[in-house]
Amino acid sequence: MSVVVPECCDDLKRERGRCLFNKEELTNILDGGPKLTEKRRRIEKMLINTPELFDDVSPDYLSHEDRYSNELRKATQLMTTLEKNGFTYNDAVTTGTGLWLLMDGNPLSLHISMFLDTIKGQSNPQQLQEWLPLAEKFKIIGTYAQTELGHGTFVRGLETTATYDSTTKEFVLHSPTITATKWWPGALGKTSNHAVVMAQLYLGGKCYGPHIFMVQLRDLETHRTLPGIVVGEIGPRLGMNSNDNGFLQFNHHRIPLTNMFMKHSQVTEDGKYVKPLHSKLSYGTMVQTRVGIVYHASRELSRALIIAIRYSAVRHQSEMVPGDPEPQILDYQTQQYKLLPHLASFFALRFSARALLEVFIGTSAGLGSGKMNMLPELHALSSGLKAVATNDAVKGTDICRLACGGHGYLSSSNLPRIYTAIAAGITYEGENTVLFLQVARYLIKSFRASSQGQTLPFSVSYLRVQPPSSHAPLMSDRGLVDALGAGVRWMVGEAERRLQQLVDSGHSPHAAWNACSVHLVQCADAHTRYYICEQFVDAVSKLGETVSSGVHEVLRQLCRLYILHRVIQTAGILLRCGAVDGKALTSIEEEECHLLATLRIQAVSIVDAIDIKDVFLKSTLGAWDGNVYQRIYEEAQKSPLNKSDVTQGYYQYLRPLMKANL
Ligand SMILES: CCCCCCC/C=C/C(=O)SCCNC(=O)CCNC(=O)[C@H](O)C(C)(C)COP(=O)(O)OP(=O)(O)OC[C@H]1O[C@@H](n2cnc3c(N)ncnc32)[C@H](O)[C@@H]1OP(=O)(O)O
Ligand SMILES: Cc1cc2nc3c(=O)[nH]c(=O)nc-3n(C[C@H](O)[C@H](O)[C@H](O)COP(=O)(O)OP(=O)(O)OC[C@H]3O[C@@H](n4cnc5c(N)ncnc54)[C@H](O)[C@@H]3O)c2cc1C
Repeated sequence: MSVVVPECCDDLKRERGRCLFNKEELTNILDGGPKLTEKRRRIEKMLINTPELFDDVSPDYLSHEDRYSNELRKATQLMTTLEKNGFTYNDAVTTGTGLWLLMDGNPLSLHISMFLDTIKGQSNPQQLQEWLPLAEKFKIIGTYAQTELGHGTFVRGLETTATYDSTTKEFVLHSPTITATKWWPGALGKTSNHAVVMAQLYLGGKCYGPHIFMVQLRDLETHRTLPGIVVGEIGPRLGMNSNDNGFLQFNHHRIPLTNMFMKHSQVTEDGKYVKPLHSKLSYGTMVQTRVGIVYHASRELSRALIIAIRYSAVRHQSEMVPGDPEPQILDYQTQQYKLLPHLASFFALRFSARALLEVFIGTSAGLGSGKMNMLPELHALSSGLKAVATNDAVKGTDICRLACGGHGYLSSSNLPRIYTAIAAGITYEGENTVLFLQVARYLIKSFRASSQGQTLPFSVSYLRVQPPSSHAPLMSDRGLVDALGAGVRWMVGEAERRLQQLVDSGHSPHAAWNACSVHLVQCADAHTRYYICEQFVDAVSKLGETVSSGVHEVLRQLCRLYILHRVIQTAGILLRCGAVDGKALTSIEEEECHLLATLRIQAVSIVDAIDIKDVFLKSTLGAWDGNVYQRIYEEAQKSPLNKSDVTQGYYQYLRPLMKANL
């Protein structure tokens, strides 16, 4: 059968011809500088030249077991390729490239992230010396085993016990109930031979709360499970099915005293407990992973945006003016409204991720010299940003799918896989509502501290009871961000008032908290978005001095769109607190529509500048050349159902049905 393939590339050629800025310069900004762009491209080139890293057959057509083995094959190949070429796996993670090749749940990802990070962040010098080289060289392979069947969020509620036996100088690990079964850890089922395990520490009959232990699970030669341990895979999930998320039970399993991570708290040979400087230092790996997730979410969103925006420039549908040629769907204002605010979000998240990383690095350096005072702020910022980034990436990716109509639902568009991968991020590493409530706790504490005349840390300083009045004109970027800040201050003040009122009327503080928790989550979300707006405005204004005017203009427009969109989303609050009036909102709405039309002109060039190659996009809809229909058609030919004209199912089921006398 011959297929007529419409030539689509002209659309993208025309779009690219309208570019008024230096794409390479924007790429460099997104990467964090020309050197990092160059490094990323070197890694990409090396990966592209390694054919074993690519799939001959879509994983969709593989069995559950083959999917896992295939991904493990690619994961191990990736690690050896990086090593041989003088790169680290961290290079592949920080540039995104590694994650995109192993797109459906890499069975080594927990090893190279949370397992290694725990060793680095929670070990004393002897432990570091013993475990780090083994883990870095993959002589031991591990995961992070915290969540149990009965408890994920409430870490203090974990049931796995680690009881010290001073006679043998060992801990006895035990899962006393079915709900104590470790459940979910990535790569736990079949890949890992070790795990860092969060368990309740018991000394002399007293519980000291959750602590982390290094536990060997499998024999290093035979890979068989060790006595006293039951381990397996938990079965199919919504997505990421090539990872072997697992379960784990202990039956009075013994490990040496030296296998408790002892950087922050210690147990002496005679069973004495030495307290850490801060009670939550053992949660450090989670904080670090949340910082990484903000980057990860922004990267996944960017892949979805490249696909949807290129496709929207190639796809023609309907008539805008009766009788005229069918327009590119990107010309519809509603399509621009679906996609461009999310494009602005991607930039906002990228700049905020960078700012958060700096806070993380600063706080970690402080911890090294015993300074704990920045920890609460880091916890609040990383929790809030992880929650907003994953919520927005999931929403944005789904909008991208919807914006591609029926073809967005095709697995070959890659949008479903991007969606399911990032959707997990709402739940893992702290469920988002729970993280927002942690942020809210920090906001209320800060607000109360300010009422008592205390100075507030930088990210919440705008909440002080007597803020300086804004001098920026309302309609400037700064003026609108100040208005958003005034909105958050009003919301937090209102939450505090309601909490106090409930307590004054006889409710316990905890009951009052629960009764206000919907509003408190909204405060946390609004606060985090205010922080993101601030970071975006600051980043663009700082770049203004160093970049060309074309690039600066594009960034300025994206930043403006992000702020206008946020003001419109928050209109109710801003009207209630008097930060804006109806007239201002009307002009903001009009400006947003105008800006959509302006940004539309260069939208394809902007996503081109994100610079993700086709082999990493893995999408029939988003490829550089825009040859969408040919690609969709060719992918469909690979379906096993198309191997024969008449399938077995016909003889087995359909024919008997047709022959039956019903
Ligand atoms: C590239 C990406 C790859 C990613 C792969 C990811 C794979 C997924 C892995 C996982 O999912 S691992 C499991 C992750 N699990 C969680 O994240 C659990 C979430 N729960 C928690 O973090 C905690 O239980 C909690 C919700 C924070 C509560 O903890 P806890 O019950 O111990 O707290 P409280 O006793 O109530 O005290 C609250 C008090 O403590 C402060 N705090 C809490 N956490 C931290 C922290 N990490 N750092 C600093 N401070 C912390 C909190 O602010 C409160 O302070 P005060 O208000 O009392 O001053
Ligand atoms: C794909 C994937 C990979 C994972 N990988 C790992 C891993 O490698 N290692 C690991 O240890 N774990 C892992 N997890 C587990 C993950 O960390 C937990 O699922 C997560 O922390 C949420 O806990 P939970 O499932 O117990 O949900 P729950 O805490 O039971 O949450 C259920 C609902 O209750 C609400 N809720 C809970 N507590 C509160 C509260 N205090 N206030 C208000 N609402 C509340 C939540 O908002 C949510 O709506 C993974 C999970 C997934 C989905």
